[in-house]
Amino acid sequence: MSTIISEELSATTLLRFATAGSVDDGKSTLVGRLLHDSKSILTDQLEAVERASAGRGQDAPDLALLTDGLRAEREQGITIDVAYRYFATPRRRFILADTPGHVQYTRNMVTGASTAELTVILVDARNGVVEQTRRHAAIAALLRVPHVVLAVNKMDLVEYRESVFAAIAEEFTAYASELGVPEVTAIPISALAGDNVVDASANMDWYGGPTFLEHLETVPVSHDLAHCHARLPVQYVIRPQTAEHPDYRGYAGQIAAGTFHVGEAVTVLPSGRTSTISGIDLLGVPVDAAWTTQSVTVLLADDIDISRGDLIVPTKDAPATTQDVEATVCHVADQPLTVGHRVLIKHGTRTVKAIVKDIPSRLTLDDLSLHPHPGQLVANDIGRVKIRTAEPLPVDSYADSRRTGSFILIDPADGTTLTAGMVGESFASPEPVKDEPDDDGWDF
Ligand SMILES: Nc1nc2c(ncn2[C@@H]2O[C@H](COP(=O)(O)OP(=O)(O)OP(=O)(O)O)[C@@H](O)[C@H]2O)c(=O)[nH]1
Repeated sequence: MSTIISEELSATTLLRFATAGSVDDGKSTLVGRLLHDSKSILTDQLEAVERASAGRGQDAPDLALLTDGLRAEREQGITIDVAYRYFATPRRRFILADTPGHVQYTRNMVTGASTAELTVILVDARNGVVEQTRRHAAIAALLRVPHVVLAVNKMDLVEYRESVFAAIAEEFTAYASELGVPEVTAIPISALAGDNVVDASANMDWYGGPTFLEHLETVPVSHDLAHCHARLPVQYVIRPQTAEHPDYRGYAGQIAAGTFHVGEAVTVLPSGRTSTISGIDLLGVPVDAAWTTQSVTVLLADDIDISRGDLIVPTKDAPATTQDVEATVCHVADQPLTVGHRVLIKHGTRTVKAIVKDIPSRLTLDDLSLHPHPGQLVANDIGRVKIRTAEPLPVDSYADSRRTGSFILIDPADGTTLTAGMVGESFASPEPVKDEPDDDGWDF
């Protein structure tokens, strides 16, 4: 099988998507309906739901119960509250990041959508586009989620009228395109009745588009593969030193972006040393090429010094390294982020000390206005930050590569995640200025 064909196949087998909606728009019902009608739930789960529904005197199974486990977790007050569900149809495998809809959960949507190829934004057909919908659209735009689905739910409560759907779809699409959302697919559904979720609705013959599941199964997800430069963050250096392979030295990790080929000239960052890929092992089998999300061991022609946390990149597409990172962040921790805050920045497999140098602005999602120099960011705030790192980092801009253009800030005291960041602009400094560090190692 040629590399191109197998890349396409691998790209179509898995879709990561996230859901967002206001309280009671019907997210749980939609997910339950999707799992039920696509026969993706286990029989014993369904029987449990049927028993529970019958126990409450309901005739039909209450599909929202299928996702009730998530609510229990939510009530325990877990900080970042995103539940991942895995399911599959014959055409595709899915990972769904299910995030709750309340205002205070912006951070959860950011967490869930940051790795998603597609975000489903639900609205109640009776209410149309509301403040929460606009926030969710803004977050999808910020995170550069390639595909947005507007699911106009509860169409049964507006007599399945086309005019209601068309007005909501038009208003949302106009707003989303102002934000720079590249693609919106609006689908009229009734999660409760099952219209257009898996099966086409007889109640809305005016709608000629795909059902919700058809869209999920067919939307192209090759975005990352096609557009990103190759990046391999090194997780382990493998040196078995057996009699059989005395010189074996491999660099193992999960490819974060793009494709690597045997014979390709590569650079190791931050050292800048160069070599050529002499072999790639995938699950112990030598291959000619490997791509995003595959866990591989790469062999190099030269014996150069590489350790965990280094980044292997094609020499022709090497990112600049910098100690000054400017980024858009979503603050997730309950303790605020302030100017002067000492943090750890985790980028790929590398973690280094850093200091928050400035917080130039905070973004208000409701009207997308910027507030200059807010002084601090509190939980769920989105803002711009300037960070100085103790060592040069090879960062991509998030616009070029969602994976290698993102990072998290960690509290050095207790290891909690403070902030999720997307590199907006990085200012390359080829000769990083490094003052002599103070004894405590926080002066850089
Ligand atoms: N008539 C009608 N009711 C619906 C539909 N979808 C959901 N509902 C009802 O709307 C209510 C809320 O649905 P949920 O699925 O629990 O909503 P949710 O968005 O998951 O709510 P949270 O988990 O609180 O965020 C329930 O009473 C559902 O039965 C629909 O398509 N039509």
